[in-house]
Amino acid sequence: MATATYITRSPAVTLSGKGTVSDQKTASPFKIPQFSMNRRRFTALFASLHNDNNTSNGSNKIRKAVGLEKLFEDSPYDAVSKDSSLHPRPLTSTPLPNTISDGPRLRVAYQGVRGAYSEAAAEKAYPNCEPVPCDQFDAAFEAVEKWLVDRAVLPIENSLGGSIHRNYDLLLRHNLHIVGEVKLAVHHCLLANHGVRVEDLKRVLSHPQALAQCEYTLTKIGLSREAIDDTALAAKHVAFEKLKDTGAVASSMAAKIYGLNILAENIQDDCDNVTRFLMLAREPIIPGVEKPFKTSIVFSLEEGPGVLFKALAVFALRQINLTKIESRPLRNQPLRASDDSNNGSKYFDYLFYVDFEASMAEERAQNALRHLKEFATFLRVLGSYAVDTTML
Ligand SMILES: O=C(O)C(=O)C[C@]1(C(=O)O)C=C[C@@H](O)C=C1
Repeated sequence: MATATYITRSPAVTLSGKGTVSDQKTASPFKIPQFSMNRRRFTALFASLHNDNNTSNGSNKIRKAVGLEKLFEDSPYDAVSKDSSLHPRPLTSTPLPNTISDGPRLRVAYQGVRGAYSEAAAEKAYPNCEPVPCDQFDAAFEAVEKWLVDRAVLPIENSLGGSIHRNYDLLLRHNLHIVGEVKLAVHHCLLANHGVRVEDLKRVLSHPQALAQCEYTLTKIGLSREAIDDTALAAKHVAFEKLKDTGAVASSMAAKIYGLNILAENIQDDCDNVTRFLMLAREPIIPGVEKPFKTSIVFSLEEGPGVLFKALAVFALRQINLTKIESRPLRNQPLRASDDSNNGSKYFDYLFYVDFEASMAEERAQNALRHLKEFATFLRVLGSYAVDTTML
């Protein structure tokens, strides 16, 4: 368990004083079934797809002329970036060690206090790690970027409540890579101080996602809801303030940690309540094909009829299954004027986040992204990582 560590967004970051650690290095060149590519080529390919907001019409024409089959030859596609020392250094796709050789345990940032579901997700993702609580999602991203921790594990979507939009936005704002996913079954409990009955409660505190996941049950009991940063913090607040008219929606672990009574178990609106978390690191992993992999990307498109259809077709044409699509406002350019200047209308401008079931080590995935790059105005690969199959 973490010590009294709590990372905040304020400049005064408080840490337990552990040193930084380095990631596992891999031998180069490496081989994976189906094709081989040395580290330089992989790095160039990944880097060129990792953050390309430079797609001009001129270079698109060159790309079309060159053809997709020249993927691994020197071509305008990867020539731009292959010798830059700024490229991310890929890690291995084999499971990462949970301790750094002879050193401290892997330090994993999560949002919340002890007993939050995110802490459980961090422990599931990296067994035997040292979970490091952060007050906000941004603080967890920053902690990884500043080498204060080794990884972050953050929620991205829930089967009942939907997407955690804040983390979609932060994925783009920060430069971390998705290196894995972990799914956690979330069983909410109604907690209160000892001696307090359900009838005594007037309101309930919890994380907005948790409140949304228990919407039906809480309405039935007739409790007013109040949002708080995380479920465990709600439990802590109820316990520390010795509240008699207020309960918390949180885990049984939070009840144990903060000495609360469990008034009701499994109060979520559906017994299949699963939250998917992303594992984030400073460097990407080298994608493999030895197990099911998934790739997450974000892109933007020109405005026009059928453009999104065309973008999604690059996957359909290659039999690549999409598992998620999410659109978010393009914040630095939220509105776009119509091409027809007489018309005077403006469109909302969007970013599209797509998860697809293929590894970046597969040629069909590389080709799909080459194809998409021809007409996307921006494209970034957020990560290619092993699918969490533990809940299938
Ligand atoms: O509040 C917590 O305990 C969290 O870990 C956050 C969070 C979320 O953001 O979705 C994680 C899992 C549950 O879906 C509810 C809340």
